[in-house]
Amino acid sequence: MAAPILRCARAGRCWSLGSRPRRTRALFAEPVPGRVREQSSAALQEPRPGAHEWAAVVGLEIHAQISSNSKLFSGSQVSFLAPPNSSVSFFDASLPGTLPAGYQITQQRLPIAVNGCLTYSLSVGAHWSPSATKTVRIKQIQLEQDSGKSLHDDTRSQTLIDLNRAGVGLMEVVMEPDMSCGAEAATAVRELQLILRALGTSQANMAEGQLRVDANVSVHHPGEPLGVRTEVKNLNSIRFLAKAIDYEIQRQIEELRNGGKILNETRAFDEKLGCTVSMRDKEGKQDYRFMPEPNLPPLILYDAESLPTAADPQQVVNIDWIRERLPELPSVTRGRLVEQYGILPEHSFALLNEDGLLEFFQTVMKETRAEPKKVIGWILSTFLGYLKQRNLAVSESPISPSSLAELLSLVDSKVISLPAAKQVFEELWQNQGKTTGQIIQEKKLELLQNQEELEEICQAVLAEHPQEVMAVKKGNQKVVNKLIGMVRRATEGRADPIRIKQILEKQLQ
Ligand SMILES: Nc1ncnc2c1ncn2[C@@H]1O[C@H](COP(=O)(O)OP(=O)(O)OP(=O)(O)O)[C@@H](O)[C@H]1O
Ligand SMILES: [Mg+2]
Ligand SMILES: [Mg+2]
Repeated sequence: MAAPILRCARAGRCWSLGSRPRRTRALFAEPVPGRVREQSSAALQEPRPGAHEWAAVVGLEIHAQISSNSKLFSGSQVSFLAPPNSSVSFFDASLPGTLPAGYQITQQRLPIAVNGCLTYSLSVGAHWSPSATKTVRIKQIQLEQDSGKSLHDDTRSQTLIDLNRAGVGLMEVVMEPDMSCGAEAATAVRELQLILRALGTSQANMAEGQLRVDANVSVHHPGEPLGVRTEVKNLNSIRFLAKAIDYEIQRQIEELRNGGKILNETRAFDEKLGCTVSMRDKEGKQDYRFMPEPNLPPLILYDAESLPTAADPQQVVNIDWIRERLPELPSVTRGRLVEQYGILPEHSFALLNEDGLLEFFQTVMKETRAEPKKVIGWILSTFLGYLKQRNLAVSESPISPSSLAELLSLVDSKVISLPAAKQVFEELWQNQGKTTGQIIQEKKLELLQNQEELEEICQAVLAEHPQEVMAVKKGNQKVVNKLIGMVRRATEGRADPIRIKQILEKQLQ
């Protein structure tokens, strides 16, 4: 499988100042254009009378920055935090002599991989179900160079160019138009992000521009050809991706209902207003004048059968060799979690969906005596709830996995009660530096262990409440709970309710 890399000449598309309309908000220069035949949809512009139903179609193009210390064809460093234009070699800037190159190198015509698919699972409400597993086809994955970035300074009417990213290696993942709403696209991108991270091929951090998504959206009446698509460029958060798509679907439906037309245009998502805005139209076929790059040798991928006998293993790409060494992918990790810990499938999704949560859970599991089901409950409701409420990442948690593990062990061995554990958790969160042991001691949270002492307290409560005792003896079992409550109050919540119940039942016989 030979994949010579092509050069894409981009007439009139270099980063000349002011080449972009002023209202453009996207900071990224445009990626290399590909070709997909648009279906003619003149008929779709006027909805049939009585046709009220609409179907939405979403196809994504995803640009993931390849994990590498250097650019694709130069030794310049790749660093997100580097000051503007500090990671640019003469080659990246196409110096000496001229303006930036005006073309990007891409495998657009002979991509590194074709005809793949990605499986992802949607949760239905709060629950996961196997029927909500969907597949999106991947048309191709091509390697290409990233381009520079222009920053518009509206106050000074200036556009500044930063070439740090020019020449950084990207993989463009082109998906077929198989999705139908923002939630599906968001889940698919999240799954891809997890896969890229597991493979180590991209850090895929959207906030740092290592994963950017272009969302192609169209609407049509079911049973009719697909509608004209618009393309919302450079979405850099999963939440905005879902919002932009759902907004765009509604906008298109309204436009068509009002007798309007959908233009084949590029749009940007305005994060503050929560809507998409037009950037430029793509109407009319552009001739990108693709041409082979004569300076680049073909990239040849082999499998065990095609590998020439004399090949130097260091010099060739052997797919079978790579396949055998693939790390555990997210779907396999989830299956393993369900099997190993007996947790629900939706819990395994929740663990992987929050960065760092799986590692946190696994550390707690290693260090605690508590059962996995108890641990997962604490992690997904209490722990995650605290983080979300305070908008914190797992890595910013003031409670370490070891302290949580210790706390849950104490509940498990009935040293403290569940409500007391919640109190300790709150204290640990607020007063960093205090240990679980200190908090339990200071607040006198340890459960009363002494059987005789507990029996005496229960006896005293029964003696003080003859009416309740009579009621129970007449068969009113509900009153037992009332008595348990009384004993708990008498012990300031330091008695295990199950143990109280056992003692009371014995004494009431
Ligand atoms: N009718 C449609 N509705 C929604 N999405 C569509 C439709 N037709 C095609 N698409 C999606 O549009 C995308 C086309 O991507 P591709 O890279 O092939 O071309 P491009 O958008 O013209 O080029 P560029 O790379 O410059 O953005 C694919 O993700 C495809 O699934
Ligand atoms: Mg594309
Ligand atoms: Mg596109």
